[in-house]
Amino acid sequence: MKGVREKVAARGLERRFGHLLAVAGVSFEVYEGEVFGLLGPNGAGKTTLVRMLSGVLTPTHGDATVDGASVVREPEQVKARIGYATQEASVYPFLTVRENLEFRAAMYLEGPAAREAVEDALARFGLGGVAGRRAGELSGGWRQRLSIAQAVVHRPRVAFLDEPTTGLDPLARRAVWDLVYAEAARGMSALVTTHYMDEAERCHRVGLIYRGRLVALGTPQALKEQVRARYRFYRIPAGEPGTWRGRPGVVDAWQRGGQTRIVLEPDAPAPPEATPEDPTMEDVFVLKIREEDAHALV
Ligand SMILES: Nc1ncnc2c1ncn2[C@@H]1O[C@H](COP(=O)(O)OP(=O)(O)OP(=O)(O)O)[C@@H](O)[C@H]1O
Repeated sequence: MKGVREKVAARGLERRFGHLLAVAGVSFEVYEGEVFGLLGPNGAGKTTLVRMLSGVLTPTHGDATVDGASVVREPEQVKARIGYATQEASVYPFLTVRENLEFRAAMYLEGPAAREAVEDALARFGLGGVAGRRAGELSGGWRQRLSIAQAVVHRPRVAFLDEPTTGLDPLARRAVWDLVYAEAARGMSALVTTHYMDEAERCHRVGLIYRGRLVALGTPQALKEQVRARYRFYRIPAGEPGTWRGRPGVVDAWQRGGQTRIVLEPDAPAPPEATPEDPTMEDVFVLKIREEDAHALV
């Protein structure tokens, strides 16, 4: 269950690369046992933010505490306390599953404690049956399972998982989420980056990052309520989205399975053939980004 203690507290985190402001003053918390989703389009700044929170990239401004340690003043402490599964494969293909886990456990633990951690991770992640297989022979889903097992083999209280399900089929993705929730149930806090809208729905809370700024933050339900308060959503049995776009009061229109989905301004009259619908996380994503772009043009 979600606790109340902050395990991650970012305060005005900023990172510049030359003239590029990759992360622009981001503040938020992740609580004990919480699964926090960081959502955003390509290049939004998710990985840069996670790298700062992991103590591997120094912020150009601001600070964050992660399991009590400051990423600016105590980055080594942060690295020792967290689990981090990067986007790049951190699994060694020529080592077996067990050897990969042993290698990672040895970075944090010694002797019997390391051996125990490896056995425990094999069991928790259902990897016992493939312990002797070379990691390079595993399917994508199993390799990702190993990658997460490695990241949390030392039982950190905070884990950063950067796009853990990219490229996996729906069943493998579901398995990864079950494992993340099993760790969270033991009290671990997880910050998970994703592009997938259905995955955002699985998180306790979601932060939407765009052009380096946190443009929305809340439970999936609360974010959907925010857009419901500002727009209206309809489905039209047939039709061509292009004929709706640009009409007065129409915010957006797109094709969906032979039907047209339209988003209207609150005071625009609904067409007679339209059926009201609930907003989705995709609506949140598209509309929040559209609002940001509109502000940027002003
Ligand atoms: N080391 C670096 N030097 C220069 N620019 C960088 C560096 N790392 C990231 N950037 C830039 O910072 C911006 C944010 O990149 P980042 O990788 O954090 O985005 P992202 O949201 O993780 O994207 P994706 O979803 O594609 O992984 C991009 O414009 C990227 O080109």
